[in-house]
Amino acid sequence: MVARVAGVLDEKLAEAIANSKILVVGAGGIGCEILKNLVLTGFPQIAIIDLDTIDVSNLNRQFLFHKEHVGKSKAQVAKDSALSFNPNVNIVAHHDSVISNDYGVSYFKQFNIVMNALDNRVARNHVNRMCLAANVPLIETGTAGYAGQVELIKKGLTQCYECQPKAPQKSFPGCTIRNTPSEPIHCIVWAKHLFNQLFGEEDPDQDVSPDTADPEAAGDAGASALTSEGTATGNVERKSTRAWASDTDYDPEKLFSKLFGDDIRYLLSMENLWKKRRPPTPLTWDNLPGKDNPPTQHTGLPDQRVWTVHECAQVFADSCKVLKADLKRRPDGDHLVWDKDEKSSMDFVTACANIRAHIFNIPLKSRFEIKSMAGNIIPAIATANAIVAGLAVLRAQTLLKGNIESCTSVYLRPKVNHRGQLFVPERTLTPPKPKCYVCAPKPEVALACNLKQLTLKDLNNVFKEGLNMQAPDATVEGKGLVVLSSEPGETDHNNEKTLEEIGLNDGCALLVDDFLQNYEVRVRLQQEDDEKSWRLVTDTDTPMLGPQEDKTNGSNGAKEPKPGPSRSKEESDSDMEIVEEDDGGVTTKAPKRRRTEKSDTVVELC
Ligand SMILES: Nc1ncnc2c1ncn2[C@@H]1O[C@H](COP(=O)(O)OP(=O)(O)OP(=O)(O)O)[C@@H](O)[C@H]1O
Ligand SMILES: [Zn+2]
Repeated sequence: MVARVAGVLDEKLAEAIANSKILVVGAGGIGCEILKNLVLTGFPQIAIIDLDTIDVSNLNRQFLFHKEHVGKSKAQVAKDSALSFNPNVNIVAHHDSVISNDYGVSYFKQFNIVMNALDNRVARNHVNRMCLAANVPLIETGTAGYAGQVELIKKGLTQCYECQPKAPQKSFPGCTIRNTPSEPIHCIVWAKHLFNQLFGEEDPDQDVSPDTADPEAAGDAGASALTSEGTATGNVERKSTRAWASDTDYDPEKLFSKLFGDDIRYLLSMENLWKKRRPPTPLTWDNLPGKDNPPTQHTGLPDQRVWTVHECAQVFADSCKVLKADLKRRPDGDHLVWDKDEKSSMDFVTACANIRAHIFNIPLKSRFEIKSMAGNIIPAIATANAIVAGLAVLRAQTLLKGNIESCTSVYLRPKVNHRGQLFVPERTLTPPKPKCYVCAPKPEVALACNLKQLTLKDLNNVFKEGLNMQAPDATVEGKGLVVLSSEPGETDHNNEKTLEEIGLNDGCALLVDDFLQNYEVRVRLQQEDDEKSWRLVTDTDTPMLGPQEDKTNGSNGAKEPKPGPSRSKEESDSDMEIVEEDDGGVTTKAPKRRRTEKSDTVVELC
């Protein structure tokens, strides 16, 4: 097959391919397809990096993997399978994260082209910066359901991955999640947070107990609860949920009574909350709806049947038992990581979300539906991945032929448009945004914050969450004074001090750099007395980046105001914002287009 393709390609291209070296980042849905295409086209030198192992759920579309490979390294198995198509290719497989010191600028420089087949912004941002630093062209790919896109990123010639603000992540106020859920997704987010509080990485921003600071409850927060049964038993005290659960040895009945009985009674005592809302109904373990009635007949798949509340409680008890045992098997201080494909984790979230939904009079959902919402899944479509991977490799060939100007972005549409097009190419390359805080010649950004309140620890978060840095170092411009060091321990003693206390004031500029990413940005401090958190302002016409509060699923996506029409992950991509021209090409006016991106659900603090 390879020989035949070699005969088809013109000589110049065949020679360029023969001398090329390609890096593929990600060996998932698109990565497997790209690797297969490269190997069959005769690309002789390929490196592939993927940090993950093969899951059963990958097998339906990641066709380089089979049942016997489950649990094995994606990169390694992808290499072995691809070699079976063409043993003459030199493939180097790395079972590793691309965000590692091992893959620095000099590593990237050895490649003619880097091809991204990733599923999260953190890694995409990182590879974007590495390719800019190494001045290597990057072909960025993505699909969302039936839609997809392929885009060339080349320093100085095109926009970079971070030139355009991303679609905002769907966010909910923390008090909605903790006190007044009104949609299934609120209960699902709460259940995922509960999982982390009990078994995962504890995060104070993921508190699941009633939020007494809810501004809506102002004044009456829990006043009458002080005399309630819950407080009498000590169950609603401000004690870590994990510590309390551990004291009860994760007794499901006690956990249930606190979470779905005492805490709900406490919420009821915040009377202001229920003046215009239907109040929740606390549950008791021994008297659960559905106990005496068998589940209704259901003809679909088991996962598509909605469980009764009684069944949910049983699943809650069973999954708690398994998760507790899993946690206990780990070394002290270690924790579980929520995974939609792990049975007990998914059972736990389904059961808890539905029990809470019942309490708040919200429709219950099937395990299947909750999995889709909790995992933020837009179904991955094998054919969309295959098409995008095919387009990506065609773009790689165009690049190797030296026709970089022809490497415009291509969009795969979910449906043919009125001109009968399924693939819509841009007419020209999209130039870099002059004030991009990543690819501008001298990147600069303003940090609006209250210097009297923002601590050094917060500043570190600003750089990591807002500027997508991995290991930031900051010095005061003109003074060279080190304010923040990525070296463990070096500036930790100042962590709790405010920026004002460490001598930073309005108008001061910091030079912030990330050695790993070869990236430096000048950050101007801007005092704002009313600012409770922080905002990064990139330039006058660019939206501001603010803090994010949830970092699940590896997506970092700083929370951004809507640049234009934006949709949540749950919404369809079928109306991608592409301005089509009469000649069949497209132009996109920043920031009209949305990248196909897996995003996460974010919870905002009240
Ligand atoms: N930092 C990283 N370094 C290397 N590989 C990464 C990194 N982040 C993500 N990946 C890989 O990128 C691939 C993306 O593929 P894909 O979108 O098909 O996701 P998946 O995890 O295989 O499937 P799904 O999320 O739909 O279950 C995954 O194999 C994932 O392991
Ligand atoms: Zn840029």
